Amino acid sequence: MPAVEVENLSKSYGSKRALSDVSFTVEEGEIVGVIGPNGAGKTTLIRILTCLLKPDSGKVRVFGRNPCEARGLFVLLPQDVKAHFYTLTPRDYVYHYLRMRGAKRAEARERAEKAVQEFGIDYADEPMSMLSGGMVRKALLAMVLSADAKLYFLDEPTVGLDVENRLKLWEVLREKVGESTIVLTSHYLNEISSICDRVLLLKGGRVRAFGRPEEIAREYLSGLHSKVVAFGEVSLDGFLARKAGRNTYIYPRSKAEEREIVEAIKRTGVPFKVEGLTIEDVFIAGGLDDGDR
Ligand SMILES: Nc1ncnc2c1ncn2[C@@H]1O[C@H](COP(=O)(O)OP(=O)(O)OP(=O)(O)O)[C@@H](O)[C@H]1O
Repeated sequence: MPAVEVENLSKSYGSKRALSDVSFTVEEGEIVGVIGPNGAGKTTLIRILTCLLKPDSGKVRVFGRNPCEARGLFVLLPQDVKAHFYTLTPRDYVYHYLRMRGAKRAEARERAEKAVQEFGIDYADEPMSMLSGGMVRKALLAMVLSADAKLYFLDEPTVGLDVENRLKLWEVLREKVGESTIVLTSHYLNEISSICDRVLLLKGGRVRAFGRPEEIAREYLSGLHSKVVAFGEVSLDGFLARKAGRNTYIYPRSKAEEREIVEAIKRTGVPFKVEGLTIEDVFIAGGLDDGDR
């Protein structure tokens, strides 16, 4: 039985369409990443899957049940989770969370210790009020992931985490997967694709692609050869180019085009480098920005 089944799911807020005809399944034991730009519908989807929001139409099943009936089987890290009890410490948070979930005192103490160790929380006994936003976020993640649930929904788990802690989180998630199923949302497209078995690309409330990251990249970027990143403004006629802050990304369609682009940029004196394509380029160059797929 799939862990999550979604068929033709739609949801609007008043006249605003947040999700349109979304369908996908998550098999038990896999990590699925829901990715997409701001306003794509990621949080709306997670809220529906976790019984916080009712869909307008469509079928949603979590382990074969309505999400509200499956509440005991999953845990959620919401996007806007906060630590409200400022005098409690990270260790207290994990401990009381486990106690609320039915663990006995000794077991909760032991698992809380394991959770703080696993995440390298060396501030486990300091009150939450003394911690930075990222430190609190990491403590709450450790709390949620200590649950030993069959299914985890993590909405933007990496928000506020520095690169080292993001990598730590990916490591912890990869260890959990197999016995647990994980559905997470993130803006870090490249990182998410490196840990997820499959990704769901959402844009404007619609599924633009669903599958293994490398297959999606191959399908959507099949006409492109590589990416030339110019560290400055460069305008070259006849090539697929996108501005990215101060940089310009130029997408050659062949090795010959790449050589042509490199020669042209050398003449401008702007520094540059040639890179391989990543799933991020699906959004930047692969036709998902035009809203017509
Ligand atoms: N409570 C609400 N009332 C009205 N519109 C809403 C509400 N919540 C979300 N929306 C709209 O629904 C769409 C999808 O929002 P959602 O929060 O699901 O996107 P998201 O992909 O999670 O975005 P982000 O990456 O910015 O968190 C957006 O256009 C948003 O403006």
